[in-house]
Amino acid sequence: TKQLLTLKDAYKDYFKVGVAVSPATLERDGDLIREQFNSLTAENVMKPEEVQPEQGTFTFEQADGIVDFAKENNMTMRGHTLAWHNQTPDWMFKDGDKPASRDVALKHMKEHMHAVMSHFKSPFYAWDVINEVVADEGEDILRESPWRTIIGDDYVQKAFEFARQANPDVALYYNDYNESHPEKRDKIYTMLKDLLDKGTPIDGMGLQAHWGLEDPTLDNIRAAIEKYASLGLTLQVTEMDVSVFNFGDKRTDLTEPTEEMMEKQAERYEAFFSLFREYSDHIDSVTLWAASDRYNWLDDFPVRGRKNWPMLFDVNNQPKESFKRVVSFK
Ligand SMILES: Oc1ccccc1CN[C@@H]1C=C[C@@H](O)[C@H](O)[C@H]1O
Repeated sequence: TKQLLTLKDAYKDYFKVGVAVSPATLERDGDLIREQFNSLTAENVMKPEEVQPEQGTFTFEQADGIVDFAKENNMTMRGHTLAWHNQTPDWMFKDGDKPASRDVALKHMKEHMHAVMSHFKSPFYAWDVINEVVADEGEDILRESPWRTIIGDDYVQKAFEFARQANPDVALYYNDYNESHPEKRDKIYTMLKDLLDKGTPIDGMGLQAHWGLEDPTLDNIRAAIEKYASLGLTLQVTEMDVSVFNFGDKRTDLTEPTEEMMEKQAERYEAFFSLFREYSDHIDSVTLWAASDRYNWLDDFPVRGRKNWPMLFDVNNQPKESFKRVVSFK
């Protein structure tokens, strides 16, 4: 059979192809990861609670292992994530045992960013400065979060200013999910435009791309890419997976995906990467949120313990039809 190109080779003229990893998946799936990808993201171990669980206590060891793997295999890294309302330790919102004031919360955010960004320099090309600040529902653009409540609505602008001060040489990204749904897309756009009009140092928009077999439509993805790119931002697809279950489908009866699911998924991946190639002037990297179906976060979300099969390689790290469609293009 015709030898299939690897992801990184097939896309070397278009964009970097990355994968989210943990120390465990590097241990287990390292061969597949070094063969197929040229960019890494730490799925969890660079999140605020993982790197500074207590104020002044920095636990970088697990993340350093991922950075070492990247350096040993000539790979680049995107950092995830400097600020977020999830997986963030409570002390950041406190002043001792009292609630933090605006200034104390800003100090905690700034010090965290400076500590993390001075520890992780090479081979980072981008950082998610802040994750998921836009509300999914309601009139407000910003979701409720401790950062917003304590600091106020300018906390997003402050986050990017702190990050730029900490490292002027890395691309600063805003990252969000449901980014292609028109309503949320327009809120994200409005927020980014407002920040850019105020001179906020933002370089890129991260489309998490937690997509499915039906949603979002290709038209909505195209519209989102065009809308974000129209701000002069570079785009990255940051957390891509294609769930075999629609978001509201909580079925738990399957022990393996149906053939119909796998064919539909292959069609979707083929169409998504065709669109990415079309917009490759605007897209700097495409990162998959796991290496293979052996493990991915959707095995526990939105239904805990329910197996999913969202990736390009199967539970035995073998290429799926989805992979073949992605690397076989003219
Ligand atoms: O798709 C969603 C739906 C609701 C809330 C969050 C998300 C996505 N949230 C992402 C997913 C997994 C985490 O590991 C990432 O850090 C996070 O950015």
